[in-house]
Amino acid sequence: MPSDASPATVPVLSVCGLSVDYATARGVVHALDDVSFELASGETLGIVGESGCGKSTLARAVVRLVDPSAGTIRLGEEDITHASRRQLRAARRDIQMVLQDPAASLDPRWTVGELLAEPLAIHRIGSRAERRGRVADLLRKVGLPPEAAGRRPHEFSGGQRQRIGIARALALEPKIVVLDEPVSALDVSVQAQILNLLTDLQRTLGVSFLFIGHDLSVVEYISDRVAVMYLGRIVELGDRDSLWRRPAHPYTRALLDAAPRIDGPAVPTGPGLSGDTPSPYDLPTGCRFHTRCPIATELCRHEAPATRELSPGHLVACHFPDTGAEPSSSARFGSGI
Ligand SMILES: Nc1ncnc2c1ncn2[C@@H]1O[C@H](COP(=O)(O)OP(=O)(O)OP(=O)(O)O)[C@@H](O)[C@H]1O
Repeated sequence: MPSDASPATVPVLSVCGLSVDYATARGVVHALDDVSFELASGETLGIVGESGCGKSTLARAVVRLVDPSAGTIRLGEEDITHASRRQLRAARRDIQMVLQDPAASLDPRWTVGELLAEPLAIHRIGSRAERRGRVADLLRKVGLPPEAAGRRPHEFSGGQRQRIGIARALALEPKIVVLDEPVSALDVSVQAQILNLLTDLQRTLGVSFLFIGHDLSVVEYISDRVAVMYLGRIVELGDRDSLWRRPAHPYTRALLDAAPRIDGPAVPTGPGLSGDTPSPYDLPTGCRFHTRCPIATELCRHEAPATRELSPGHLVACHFPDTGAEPSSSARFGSGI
């Protein structure tokens, strides 16, 4: 029987106390502050929050495109927080990223076949002929015909380009794919196709996803667990169903209240969020949400709440978490945040 320390129980990604600062002409932006979570093999962790809360910074930090100012990032048991370029190149086999429009950042003179074969060539995988076979296989996996290999990304629609981006991310058979708003630029019907493709790929390949999104209905659909971020911090983290049924943090509740329900009225069901997000250059003292929180007290204005576990796996950073909300089984569908 495997012990607790067996490889099967080691998360594929462990982020502990991660902080990222940006030095700008106006001052320092603390874009991420003491963020911790784990990602298990084959699961999807969704990350939600308003614009500017640090979602993309988190995505870029875990693939080490930005340097953390504190904390640790582990891929399995390997600490990559301060990995050298060479070590990072090896780590790229395990962790890959998909952007909103990956093709936009790729050389338009390259064919799709060349773009998909490139990661294999960099990592010296297979002969030329074998790589051609791998490219055809990748295209098939993402639902594109083999002829797509000879065309260039701009010849494809947005949804097809996203399929190409996903195929490129999967070329090295990574354990983790970080998806940064992968369907935000697509029409709703195309979004559904891409989300279904991702869930199918996860089922067949066992890959883990860190899924960044701002549309709650999309994140709800794809995620096993969800982390809610506010101004650089995770304020609530838990399994998707309990979070949607019984949000404990007033910010999570406000986000969910602001999103219309699939089976309910077409308008938002609750008061949602009032007030503007504070400036990242001048963060509120105490709990960062207190300036917009309907239940804030003096304590919240002065003391940052510690993160505590309300029930197994359900974490919240609030002095007064709601533990008594009535459960509701209705799904929500909506405009997002
Ligand atoms: N390169 C940078 N230099 C300076 N500040 C930055 C940089 N990138 C992001 N920021 C700031 O860091 C904070 C977090 O930004 P980030 O893009 O990670 O948030 P986000 O939640 O992904 O937002 P969005 O949904 O709008 O992309 C914001 O205040 C942003 O202005």
